[in-house]
Amino acid sequence: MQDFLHYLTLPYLWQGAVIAVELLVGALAGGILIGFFLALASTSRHLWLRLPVQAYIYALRGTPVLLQLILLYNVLPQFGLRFSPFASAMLALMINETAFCAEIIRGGIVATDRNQRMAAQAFGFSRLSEMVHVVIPQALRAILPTLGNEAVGLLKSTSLASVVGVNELTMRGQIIVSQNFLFIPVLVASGGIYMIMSSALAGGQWWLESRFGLDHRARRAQRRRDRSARAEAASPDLLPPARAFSSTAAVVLDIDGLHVDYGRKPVLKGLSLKVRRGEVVALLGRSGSGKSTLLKSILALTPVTRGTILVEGHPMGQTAAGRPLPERRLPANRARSGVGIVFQHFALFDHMTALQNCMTIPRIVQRASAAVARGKARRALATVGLSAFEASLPHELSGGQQQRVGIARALAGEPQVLLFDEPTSALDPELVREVNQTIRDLAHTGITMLISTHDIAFAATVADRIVFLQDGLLVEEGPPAILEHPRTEPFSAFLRHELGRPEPSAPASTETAADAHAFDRN
Ligand SMILES: Nc1ncnc2c1ncn2[C@@H]1O[C@H](COP(=O)(O)OP(=O)(O)OP(=O)(O)O)[C@@H](O)[C@H]1O
Repeated sequence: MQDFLHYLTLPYLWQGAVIAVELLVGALAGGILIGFFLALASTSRHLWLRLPVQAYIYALRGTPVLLQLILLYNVLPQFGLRFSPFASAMLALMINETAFCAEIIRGGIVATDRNQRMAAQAFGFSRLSEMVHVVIPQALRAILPTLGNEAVGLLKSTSLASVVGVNELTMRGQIIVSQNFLFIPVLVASGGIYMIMSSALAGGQWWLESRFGLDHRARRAQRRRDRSARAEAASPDLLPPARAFSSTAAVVLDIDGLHVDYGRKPVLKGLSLKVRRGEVVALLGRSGSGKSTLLKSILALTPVTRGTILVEGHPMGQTAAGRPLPERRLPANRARSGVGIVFQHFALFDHMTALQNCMTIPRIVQRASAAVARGKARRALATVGLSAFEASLPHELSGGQQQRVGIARALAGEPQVLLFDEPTSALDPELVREVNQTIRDLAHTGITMLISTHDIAFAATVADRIVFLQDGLLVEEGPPAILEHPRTEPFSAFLRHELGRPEPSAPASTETAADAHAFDRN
């Protein structure tokens, strides 16, 4: 025991441990940094970039690090590159790490929520902003446990550096043993030092995991909530004061001859639609009729095959000459459009509080100061009646509240046109009412809205105009009265289907009129 304690505290061994730590830190830092870019390249859409990177990762993961180390140490001098044993070992370990870190980081990026990424793109986040504010914070949560494991594995691999003569911990242990033959106390003491170092790594991993975990964020949010209880309540003065729609108002959204194909499948087939300032249009149609595709096209989230979309004369996803915009110019195009969107599955950024979610568009896209963005976000939250929840994380809110935060987030960007993609279809029936009421309240303020919905009773009470899509075409449109008197058989059949009514024995219009009177106008 005394021998063991003697060697456990021996400065000679601890100096070797410091060398191991230096190798670890250098190799891991380089591995993470280069691995990050390799991970981005390995998920690229460009084959010429993806393939060589994947081949590099495949080769490094498939060969022992010891072999790579010996190869590098002996091959580089033949090209005139002479490194010290320490630098060679660090380089070899780092090159090996780049492959493993790239795969770990790629796994984290792939695991990020697609809806949140789509929301960021829809709002006009640049690729960099999307990475920094949405992808990396989420990916970190997935990456950290595996990266912690990788760091411990790498610490042990530093002992391989002894084969090229680096005088690190394992080698120093062997040197002592070769002199005094006290195998057990020396090697157990070396093992103890490795364990102390890996325990420190595990502690660091635990700290980082809790730092970036949602529980920690929730606790921080709780503290902020306590402070914000004293903050002055914002007044909901973000919206136009009164209902402003008139049938002669200027056209804000002008869609002309829109064709959208997914591969070879045509989804929108020459759809035209004009929406006037202050108008509320409800989009109805069976599942698969193209409602969501239409809304995504308006935000240039889906490539348009033919046709044009103008928002206040601003072409979406196209140059002024009508050519598709290159992808790198789409974020600015979306940011300029003044179109806001509310998604079916909320797509709130789950690591941000309600207030932070609402600040994203003013702060990140419109580049307002933090104070201005906070003011807009607070007023938007007040508009949807959620001021008291500004410090709550999405997972601490009910589905209905989450969707109202989604609405507030869109409002904080002060949109010209607000799109709703089936805003209540992911909600339990008892939560639908509160969200519908919020949208109805907004409809009365004069904001221009295009709402895709399956809720006919809601459409009847919220919309100035009903638009019915079928199979990618606009089949029928008109005031809400057409819900009672559909003119076309497809619309009539759709209404019967949605209202769960039997096939008519009398003419279609008579039957549907009776149904319409029976709407539960919730
Ligand atoms: N990314 C995609 N790739 C291929 N096909 C797609 C894609 N997105 C949608 N589609 C197809 O396009 C058609 C229209 O889909 P869309 O989501 O626009 O319909 P929808 O009317 O919004 O339906 P729902 O009411 O169920 O949301 C469907 O046939 C769907 O399968």
